[in-house]
Amino acid sequence: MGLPIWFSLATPVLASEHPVELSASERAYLNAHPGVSLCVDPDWFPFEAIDKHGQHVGIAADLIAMVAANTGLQVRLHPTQTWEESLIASRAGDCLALSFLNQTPEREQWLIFTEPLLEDPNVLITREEHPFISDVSSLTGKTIALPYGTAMAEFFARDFPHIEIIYTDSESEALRLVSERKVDMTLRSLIMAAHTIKNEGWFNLKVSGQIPGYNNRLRMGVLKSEQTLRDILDKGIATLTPEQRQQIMGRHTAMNMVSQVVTDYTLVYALGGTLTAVLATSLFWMRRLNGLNRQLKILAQTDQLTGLPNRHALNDIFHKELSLAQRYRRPLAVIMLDLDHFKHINDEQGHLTGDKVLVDFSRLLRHNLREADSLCRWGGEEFMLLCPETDAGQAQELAERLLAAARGHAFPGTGRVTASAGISTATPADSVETLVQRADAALYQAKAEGRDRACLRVHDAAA
Ligand SMILES: Nc1nc2c(ncn2[C@@H]2O[C@H](COP(=O)(O)OP(=O)(O)OP(=O)(O)O)[C@@H](O)[C@H]2O)c(=O)[nH]1
Repeated sequence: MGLPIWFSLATPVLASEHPVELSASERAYLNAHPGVSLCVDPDWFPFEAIDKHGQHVGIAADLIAMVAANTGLQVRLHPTQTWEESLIASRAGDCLALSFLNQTPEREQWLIFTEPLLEDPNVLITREEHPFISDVSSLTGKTIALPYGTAMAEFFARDFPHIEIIYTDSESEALRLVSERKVDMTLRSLIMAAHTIKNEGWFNLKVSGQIPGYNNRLRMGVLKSEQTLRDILDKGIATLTPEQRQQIMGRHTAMNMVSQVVTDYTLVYALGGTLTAVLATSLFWMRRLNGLNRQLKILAQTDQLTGLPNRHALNDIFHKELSLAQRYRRPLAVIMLDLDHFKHINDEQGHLTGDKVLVDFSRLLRHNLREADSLCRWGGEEFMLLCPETDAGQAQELAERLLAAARGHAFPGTGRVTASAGISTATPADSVETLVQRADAALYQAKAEGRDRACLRVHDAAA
């Protein structure tokens, strides 16, 4: 465990729009506690995490910072390595509050809870070929992976003793076990599932069902002795509007779309009763789940910031286009684009301006493409363009046009921004990897030659 770190509450979204009225005893509490120690889950992004600078980040961090701004509370992060360690620190009284957790009988032994900061449903995740699950009690003999020490693991062990639980150290480990056929399923929030599937590329997974009542109601937990602190937090939480919650979730995930789907989805349970209703429910349920899986796939393959397909999404198209080009001996070009000195923009104008430049640049690229071209955000400030039926000369022309569009565009907040491009064209011997490697090498050359230019590598000198 490291030293406690104070974290900043001064981000734009935290403007204190709803300062709360505190009682005299609550004000006295704040004066007596100039830094309320907070334990968090260091590895649960996008809900929350501790980043490499030791800052509490994610949805919970923003929500709590907003509550703090509205109440005048000062929060001091008590850093830990794992969630388990945070629970132990909380039990030992080393931190007065826990950030973002479900209320469970076990936790009620030493904690009292605030109203929820956020509500979020859990869904059963299986591999693609698994049938939809309408009744969990029919799953005797199946295995489920659940992260150790979580409320859902506690509830599941109590409610479904006939299903074997394989405990894992982390959320992503649970999904990995499902993807690798080591267990049958796991139970996760849809948002977390989308986030991890996207990051890890586990596209053989799907949402197979939902257990009624298994929603995360994510609250703050406060030591039983700190009733006044809980009351202050509740006053702050009451000021959070649905729009502010959406805004915060939207910053870390594509939650807007999901929360809407999930709200509808719970209607499934309002049906039922007679056999006919049950049958109708199953059909409705399967359609709903299919819809959810489509949403999950879209979420997992879309870059949140720019709305472009991400690297995983392009990968499938890439393999298909390359094999078509090779089979029919048609030209295929790849253009890798990278903003120049983007780090300076972030450092000098701030991350938000950097984000706006990325969004603007992605729009410029989109507007200058042909329909058959596929564009994706490759990562960071890099974009990848796949151009079927395009030879080296045409690709060079297109890249020059894109760079000129960036050069001539007034980016809000920063003015002139340039980009560099690396181009490669497919040969019969290429794999996706070698084609990308050459585009990458060409991009490196464009940077080395002074940036704001496009360089071409038709094939390796060694090939
Ligand atoms: N604002 C913002 N910045 C990002 C994002 N993804 C990556 N970055 C930043 O992009 C910067 C890339 O910096 P470098 O790799 O040094 O590249 P550069 O400054 O563009 O320099 P050259 O490529 O050599 O011209 C880093 O500071 C990253 O933090 C994002 O989504 N938003």
